[in-house]
Amino acid sequence: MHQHDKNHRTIRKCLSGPNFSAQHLLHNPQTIKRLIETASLRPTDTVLDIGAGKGALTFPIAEQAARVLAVEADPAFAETLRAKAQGHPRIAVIQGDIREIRLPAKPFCVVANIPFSITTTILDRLLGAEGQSFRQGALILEKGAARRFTGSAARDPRLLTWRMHFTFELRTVVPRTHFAPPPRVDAAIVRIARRDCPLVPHREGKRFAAFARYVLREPRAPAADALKGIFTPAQLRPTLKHAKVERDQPVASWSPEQWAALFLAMLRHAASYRWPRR
Ligand SMILES: C[S@@+](CC[C@H](N)C(=O)[O-])C[C@H]1O[C@@H](n2cnc3c(N)ncnc32)[C@H](O)[C@@H]1O
Repeated sequence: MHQHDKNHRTIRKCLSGPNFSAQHLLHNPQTIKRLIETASLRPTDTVLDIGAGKGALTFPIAEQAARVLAVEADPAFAETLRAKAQGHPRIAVIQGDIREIRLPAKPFCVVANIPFSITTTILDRLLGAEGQSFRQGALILEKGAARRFTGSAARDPRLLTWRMHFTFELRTVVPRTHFAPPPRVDAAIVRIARRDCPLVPHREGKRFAAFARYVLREPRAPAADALKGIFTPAQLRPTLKHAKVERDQPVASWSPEQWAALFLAMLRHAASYRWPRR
């Protein structure tokens, strides 16, 4: 390999490697208790502790679950945690990057105070096409991100696609002083749970994402305008009525159930050449 290519690869690896500047360790016992309670663990559960640090969550989780997989990228923290976990048969410490390690194939839960800088990447792994085994969990997110993920307005097609399969609930705000060192902003506990019945079938995930991207081009557009490229005028009136969406209701205000009803109506009634493709 040319020297130039080698250097380039090394630089790229450094830029995309784990970021240890955000090691905000939880030290408030009430918040730790609240986070774990929010996950409603069962004694048979396997739990992923993402970014386990020195184990502030790992050990209390192990008291309530069958198995804890503590993933930590920082070799020094992982070493400390491995030493502390000796003699705890329910805890497995995995030193590695959560973006790269293989997720459990069997159903699992998550309880984690994640590195905020890779929130979307982590959620995409848990909730996206690959995340068939994630059941439910409680995560600490940056407060702004928590509001975005749990708010009623949906402007992000990816988040909307996740909402077809999962519910998101902001449970409580966590003051920044509950971490050491404190982050710049407050955080929040968010509960995420897989819906018993997904609003759209899994196999339609890509098609739904294309529909959401197309319709969300103009989040403030009235429903009738946003959908006129997909449904004929004769189809549109009964479709909106069935989905309980007003003609002038802005796209960004539709509920997950309304999105699902409109998408399923598209599959059933609209000519397939009019379905958004990408
Ligand atoms: C906010 S701290 C939480 C630590 C611990 N769970 C606690 O609550 O005290 C996030 C942790 O994630 C680790 N981390 C950062 N990037 C990571 C990655 N890509 N994969 C796994 N762990 C990562 C950091 O080293 C840090 O220990």
